[in-house]
Amino acid sequence: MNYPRKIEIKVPCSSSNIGPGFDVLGVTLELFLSVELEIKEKKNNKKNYNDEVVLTYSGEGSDTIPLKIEKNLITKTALYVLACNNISGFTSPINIHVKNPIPLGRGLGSSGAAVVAGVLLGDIVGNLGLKKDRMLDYCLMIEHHPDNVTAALMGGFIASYSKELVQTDTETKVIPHSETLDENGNSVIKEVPAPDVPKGIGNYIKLNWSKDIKAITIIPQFEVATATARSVLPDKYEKEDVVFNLQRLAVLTMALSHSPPKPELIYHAMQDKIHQPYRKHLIPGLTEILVSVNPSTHPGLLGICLSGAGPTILVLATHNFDNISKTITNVFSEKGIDTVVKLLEIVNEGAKVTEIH
Ligand SMILES: Nc1ncnc2c1ncn2[C@@H]1O[C@H](COP(=O)(O)OP(=O)(O)OP(=O)(O)O)[C@@H](O)[C@H]1O
Ligand SMILES: N[C@@H](CCO)C(=O)O
Repeated sequence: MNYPRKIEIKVPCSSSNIGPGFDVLGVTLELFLSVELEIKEKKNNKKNYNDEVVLTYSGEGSDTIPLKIEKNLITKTALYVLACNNISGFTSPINIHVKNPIPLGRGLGSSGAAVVAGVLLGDIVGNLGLKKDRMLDYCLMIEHHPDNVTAALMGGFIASYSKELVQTDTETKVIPHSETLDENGNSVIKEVPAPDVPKGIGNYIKLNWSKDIKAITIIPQFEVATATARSVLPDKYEKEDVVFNLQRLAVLTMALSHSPPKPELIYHAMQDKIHQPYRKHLIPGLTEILVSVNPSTHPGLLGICLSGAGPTILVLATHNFDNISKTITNVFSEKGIDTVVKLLEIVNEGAKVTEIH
């Protein structure tokens, strides 16, 4: 083996839910978290090399993301994966540079991408040879809803469910949990006890996505922590609302594969009664935005919804991108909210590791 070993981990961002598919659907978009590794040769036989890990970071969140390896979501996840495999920490000196273009807390799967990158990092450092299906189990111990992590790991348009965990599954080893609120309502990464990682937690199926359908993301310049956006959801739902979503979800999964896509079918199939109505007060303008564009007012538009837990708006469209975006950015702007618009292609490949020679 030649040292230093240079490796890049690349993980796509993702938009989840796609309207009615709350915690079920995810799609990967062409914005990639990159983690560059420079693994150096071991000089002596230390128990671990955690004191010789140099973590640097650039891009979104560079002023807030912690650089201590026990606190940073990527390295902390890697340490968890290593611990689960009875490895006490980093196995050699390493420089880790994170380049992150995925905005944090916006509904574009930044935490899912970070968790996936952390699991891949743990796998590389521990030389564990984990298969992607097994990696998904580790991801789901940390991020309990499968939609973002499954998309980020496997790529493309994907539906997933996770096996229900029993209490003993979460009882002995220390795991980082990506969605916890502190007493001030801030999102924190909190350690909760957990045991060996059960097998087969993550289950998924890749779905077809019509090549005609593009994603416009309208990204407001404020954050909504997923933990906050989940805390406003009810514990129980009315039967009519559940049926409403199930009907649309089943139709949507097939409707998005058709070429040419049928705007009226998709538009109505992207309506939701399970999460968006409860999140409206967290996102000023959401109610107006969801009714401000439709296939009749804006030809080319197929459907509109909250991306993940928000506040980003996801529009699926075939053309007329500027006109659709302008209507939505105007509503935000009337509320004093700046936005960034990105027209993103769907990517079919998930997280990838490349050895750089
Ligand atoms: N590249 C990263 N490195 C370290 N921590 C990260 C990184 N990306 C995200 N995080 C952590 O995840 C938090 C954001 O996660 P959160 O689940 O609230 O939103 P999101 O994942 O961007 O949106 P959504 O889950 O709705 O798609 C950040 O505040 C930070 O703590
Ligand atoms: N399905 C999740 C996605 C956010 O990570 C939610 O809407 O809360």
